[in-house]
Amino acid sequence: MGIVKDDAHGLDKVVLKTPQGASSEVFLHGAHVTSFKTASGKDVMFLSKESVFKPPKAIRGGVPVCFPQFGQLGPLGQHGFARNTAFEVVESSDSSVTLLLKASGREDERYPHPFELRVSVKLEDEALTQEMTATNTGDKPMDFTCALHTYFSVSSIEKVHVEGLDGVGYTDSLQGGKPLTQDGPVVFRQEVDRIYLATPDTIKIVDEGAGSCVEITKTGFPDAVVWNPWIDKSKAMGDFGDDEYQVMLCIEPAVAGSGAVTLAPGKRWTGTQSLALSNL
Ligand SMILES: O=P(O)(O)OC[C@H]1O[C@@H](O)[C@H](O)[C@@H](O)[C@@H]1O
Repeated sequence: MGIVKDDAHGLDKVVLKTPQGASSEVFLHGAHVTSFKTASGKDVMFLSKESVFKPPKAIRGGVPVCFPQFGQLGPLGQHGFARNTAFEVVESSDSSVTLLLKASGREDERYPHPFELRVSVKLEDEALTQEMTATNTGDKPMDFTCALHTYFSVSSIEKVHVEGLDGVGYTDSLQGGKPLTQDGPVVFRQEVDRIYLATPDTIKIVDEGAGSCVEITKTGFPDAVVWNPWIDKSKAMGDFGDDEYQVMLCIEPAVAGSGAVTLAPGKRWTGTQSLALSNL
């Protein structure tokens, strides 16, 4: 199944490649994508230099899979337990992999639901697609919220803006969930932690400093979280460099502020995100 041990951390991962030279790494711990390098040589994802690769702690950067809870929107620990759990590889090729978490319902007494969570990753020369499918394998309805908590690498946070959210309502997590409406592009001059509700399915990160643009296309996820920890929160996070807020940005397709998904027994839910890089 193409599983190798990571030299630096000793954890299992799968390395994806395309014939033209794009590459991506996916750790079995959390079904966690930690890098996406395009064939044209650009590193799209941010991975903290301070990340701790010690399960069950989540990796800091790349794409943590938040499931079955986003943030604090429920009784579980922050962002649910999928990102802290080992997945198994069920299918792989040179440029794609599918990982599976079979939960018995005994992982956490606060979430007594058996489920299967499948995460697949497909690499192309200038694009990466992730699909997340949750199936309720129990006999009771199951509620969940979730996100593909994607950390993007940026040249310099003040040279970046986010397009596609103008006029969209959001709740500001830094003001106790106060409802507000976005006016113009999103820019970063201070800490930002917002849940944009029922957003368009295409959002763009325009990086004037790098002369590039990442287009995020999502399906199934109604919401999008936008986060940059800025100075104080960066210092407070033990697995994040004090200055790293300057070179990262999270845009997270999510089921969050618009309400949980309720899955009847035997039913399935799917969400996807595709990241495509282009020059400005
Ligand atoms: O430190 P964690 O658990 O990985 O969370 C990081 C951030 O994740 C974001 O999704 C949240 O909106 C933030 O509030 C949070 O700080």
